[in-house]
Amino acid sequence: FIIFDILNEVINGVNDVLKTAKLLINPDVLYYLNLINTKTVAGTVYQFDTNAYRYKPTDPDNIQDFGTWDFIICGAGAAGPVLANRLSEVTGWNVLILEAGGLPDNSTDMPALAIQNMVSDFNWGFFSVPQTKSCRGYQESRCPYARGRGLGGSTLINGCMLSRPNVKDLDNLGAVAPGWSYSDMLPYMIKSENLTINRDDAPINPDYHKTGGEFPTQFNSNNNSRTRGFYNACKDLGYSIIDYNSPQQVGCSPIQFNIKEGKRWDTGKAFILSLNEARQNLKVMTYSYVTKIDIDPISKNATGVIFSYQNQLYRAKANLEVIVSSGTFQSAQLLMLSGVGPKEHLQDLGITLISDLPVGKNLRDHVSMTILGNHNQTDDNYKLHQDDIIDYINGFGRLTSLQGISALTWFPTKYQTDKTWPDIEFILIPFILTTVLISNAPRYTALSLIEQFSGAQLDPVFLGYYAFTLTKSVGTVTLASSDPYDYPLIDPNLFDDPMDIEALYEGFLGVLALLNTPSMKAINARLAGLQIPECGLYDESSKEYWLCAFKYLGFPTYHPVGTCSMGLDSRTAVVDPNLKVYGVNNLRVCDASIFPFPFSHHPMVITIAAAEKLSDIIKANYNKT
Ligand SMILES: Cc1cc2nc3c(=O)[nH]c(=O)nc-3n(C[C@H](O)[C@H](O)[C@H](O)COP(=O)(O)OP(=O)(O)OC[C@H]3O[C@@H](n4cnc5c(N)ncnc54)[C@H](O)[C@@H]3O)c2cc1C
Repeated sequence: FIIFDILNEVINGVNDVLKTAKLLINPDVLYYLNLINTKTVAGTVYQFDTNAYRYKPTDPDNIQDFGTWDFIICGAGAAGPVLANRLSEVTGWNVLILEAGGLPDNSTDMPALAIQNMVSDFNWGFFSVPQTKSCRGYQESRCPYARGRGLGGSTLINGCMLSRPNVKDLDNLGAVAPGWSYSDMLPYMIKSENLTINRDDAPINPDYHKTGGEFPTQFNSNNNSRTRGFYNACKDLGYSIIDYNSPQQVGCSPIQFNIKEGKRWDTGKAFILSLNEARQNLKVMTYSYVTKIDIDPISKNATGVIFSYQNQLYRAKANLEVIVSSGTFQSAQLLMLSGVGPKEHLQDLGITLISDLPVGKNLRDHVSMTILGNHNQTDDNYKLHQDDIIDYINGFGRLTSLQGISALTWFPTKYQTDKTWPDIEFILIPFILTTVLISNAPRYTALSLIEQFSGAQLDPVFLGYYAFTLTKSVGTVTLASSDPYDYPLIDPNLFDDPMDIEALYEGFLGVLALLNTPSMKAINARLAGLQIPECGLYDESSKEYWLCAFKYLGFPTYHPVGTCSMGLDSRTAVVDPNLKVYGVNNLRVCDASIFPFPFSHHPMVITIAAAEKLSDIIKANYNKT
């Protein structure tokens, strides 16, 4: 019935559009209609990989020479392309970047297709090991863990939401890793920015933005009865409309996105594909899966990497350094496969130990929950219209954001003593374009959201997504085996710290307060029943019901950090504040895995900033500018 529903949904919408499109015979409109249709239908039948066997070499004993490079970067996500760009500014250096996935395309460009691309080869398709305290409403109690694959990494499928950590987040980081405080990192968070103010009411503090960089900032352009109601509801509750990318972060705002003229501007495109002049000293290899870092067991020097390209193994040698930027799960995996990790775990798997470090031991993430609401406005609904495509071609409208996400609020729970440091984020999703696919992608069980999302199409609906960010629960990433083509084992261990679920409930109360304001009441906004049979024991309005609901439908926010933490003590940290791996020479890690704890905001900007900072550190090390 899922396929039937999704086809119906697409066909209903597409039929409306086709009628007029035929008249117009606008090839661009027809192209995008076909693209949306094809990707949506493909998403309903897509089977996630359960391993990386697609990269297995035909002959594992045949390793060909891939030359010598000054720097080898493993992975092109949020961090890798920035490093590739900045290091190859030095004309005397040869830089090789290896990425397991392919190039961005017209589908990744369209922010609204992120859900479709999450059920495609652009997602590695990780799922956690079965959980008991969370994710029980997902098949086999495995949390979905989307991770982007391709030049741009997770920035190819993410929500494009630009948000910088709070002053407090980074000052705490600076306390454990000197040089990483807010004032140290602010210039790096701004360095690549190119701000366009595309709304008259855009809240912008000009002291914290700039123009002219590689990475765009634009505001969401959607406006409908729900977003207007939402801003008014914020005012009802006394919140200001703020520029949350300045130090003032409690309040509401239209969302700031890394989109340019309505299109996603992923890091692959921004920092590599958009280079004005081809850099002869930068070699970009896609579909290239790194299986091991070569580390001499005596000298402990990283000397290069082995990677698989088109089922053939290659060895690339590094003159100066190897930088691992494969993301929070796979950087940890690659280090462990190469002998860098917890001694006992590596010994159990027969991997020769190079450096005994707590790799993978500190997996951290935000926790999220989705609510469904009803209202009485009919100015926007879940169907795709011809106007949507035309708006998209013109650079604005509903297809320029994931599920139409438009507006958000950040606020502190009662557990935050510093009231300028929010720990809850609520995002308004004012309409739903892919009702069934959104529940298919993370593999909810049939008993939970699939039926309810399908049923909800009958009424005007909106979604609310909220997250508790300053979590304390600690999970792990370990190896399933010493085979580089097996996926790592991911255990987010959400809600292990009981305060995390209590704080998520406080967030829920804050969301209810918004819904109960006169402005939201004016559009008859209300929580739609969220029936979870397994929680039927409790009254739906009780706290017990919601704590049970969180255990079923709460999920990790796809903001994992911490598996290769930065710090001053190698008993608890994997890299030092210059991102050098303890106990190994010429090896650094640079991606979201280095942050030892979750920040109150999203991780993409600070990961890009980390790569900017490391590029400067490396240039200074070698006296280059
Ligand atoms: C669905 C989703 C929504 C999100 N929404 C937002 C948002 O709106 N705002 C925000 O700030 N953050 C968001 N994030 C998080 C953000 O995208 C990530 O934190 C950020 O991209 C992390 O960057 P990274 O460099 O650590 O890893 P990634 O961006 O994940 O990149 C790692 C790269 O390494 C490659 N790789 C992995 N292993 C190998 C190997 N062995 N060999 C070669 N290549 C390899 C991968 O294919 C990938 O391209 C979201 C993430 C997801 C998945």
